[in-house]
Amino acid sequence: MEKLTDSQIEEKLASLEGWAYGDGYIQKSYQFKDFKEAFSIMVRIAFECEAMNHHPDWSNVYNSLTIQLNTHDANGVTGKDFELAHAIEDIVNA
Ligand SMILES: C[C@H](O)[C@H](O)[C@H]1CNC2=NC(N)=NC(=O)C2=N1
Repeated sequence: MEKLTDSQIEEKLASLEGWAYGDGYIQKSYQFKDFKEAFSIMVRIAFECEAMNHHPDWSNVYNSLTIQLNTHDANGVTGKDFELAHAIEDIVNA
């Protein structure tokens, strides 16, 4: 998939609440009630990533989850990262 330009990225970010662009990734941090809630969301996200064959750089500390998305093959952010970001939002907000 084609690497998006900075202005294409900014345009697409308009429909993703709390997501920002930096360091070559689109990224967002989430806070949950506790570790159990964070990790159960991570499991749901992981299944979606497998289904899409697209995977996040992420880190979890207790109840917090930071997710960074880019496309290794394209060496930048692509439409696939936005597709996954929207899927993550749907899971978190379900
Ligand atoms: C071989 C396999 O298709 C690739 O490594 C996939 C898997 N998951 C991926 N995830 C992400 N974020 N970027 C990729 O380029 C990518 N490629």
